[in-house]
Amino acid sequence: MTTIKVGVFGASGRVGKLLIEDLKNTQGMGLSSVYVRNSLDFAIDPSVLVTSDMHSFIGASDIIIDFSLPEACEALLEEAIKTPKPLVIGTTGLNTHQLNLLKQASELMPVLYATNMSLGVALLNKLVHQASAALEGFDIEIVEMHHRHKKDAPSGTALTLAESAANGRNLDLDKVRVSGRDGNIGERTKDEIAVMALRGGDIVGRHTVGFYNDGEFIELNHTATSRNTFSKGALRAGKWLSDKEPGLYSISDCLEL
Ligand SMILES: NC(=O)C1=CN([C@@H]2O[C@H](COP(=O)(O)OP(=O)(O)OC[C@H]3O[C@@H](n4cnc5c(N)ncnc54)[C@H](O)[C@@H]3O)[C@@H](O)[C@H]2O)C=CC1
Ligand SMILES: O=C(O)C1=N[C@H](C(=O)O)C[C@H](O)C1
Repeated sequence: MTTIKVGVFGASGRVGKLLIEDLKNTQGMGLSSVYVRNSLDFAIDPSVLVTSDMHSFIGASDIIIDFSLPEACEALLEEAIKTPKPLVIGTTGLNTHQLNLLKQASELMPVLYATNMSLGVALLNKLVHQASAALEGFDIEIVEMHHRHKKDAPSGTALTLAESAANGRNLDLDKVRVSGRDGNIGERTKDEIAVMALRGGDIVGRHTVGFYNDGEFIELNHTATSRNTFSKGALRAGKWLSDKEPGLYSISDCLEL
């Protein structure tokens, strides 16, 4: 069996470090290169290319997995457009330009973009879509909770869940999303979908989508209790993506949900 050579982008980060550890025990995949801006603060097998040259980093791998920051992901996408390779992108908080770049890249190489690599959240998105359509008239409110180090808000997952909820009602999320309430703002409007962010401690990730009506409410919740859920999910996605044609894929495609 051939081993898929994996390049890790964001290697010294919380998820990047786990990817490197998990790769040691993943059949059919091996770490081939890591991109660093300065130097790595941990030991790594000497066979792995550790480089600050993006071109060499991409060239040394069969697939690239990215968990970094939006501006770093942008630089990766720009380079990958010159040297196409299958890309698994987990970075959240991408702006419109960066999302367009991602779409452009997916015309040249297979790209799997997922704001959450867990099986549970992939299913949750399906359930939210279904509930949103079925529970006509229920108010939709989303709350996400993450660790104190998280930089983007609301989380990418919460925004994807909000998209699923809006799509279930044929609403344009940009027109109905509310991201905070303060002061004398008046009563809640019928279609608004609120997405609220809480930050504290070491919470790995918790998302609750509530559907509230007079006399009853339903709350759908997913809680990640280990960050390995994301690293292992990204490796599963990478293995699946490695032989695909160029295109933009979702985690649901990979999980056949
Ligand atoms: N899709 C998913 O399932 C998940 C996505 N995430 C997202 O992944 C991203 C990373 O999360 P964490 O590992 O917690 O963050 P982190 O802050 O621990 O790691 C970020 C990494 O990016 C690197 N980096 C920063 N700026 C860079 C630049 N200009 N060039 C190259 N590398 C650069 C840092 O050196 C570090 O290795 C975030 O956007 C987060 O929201 C996190 C967990 C799960
Ligand atoms: O930054 C994190 O930690 C996480 N980010 C992702 C997001 O923004 O949705 C996924 C997960 O919730 C953890």
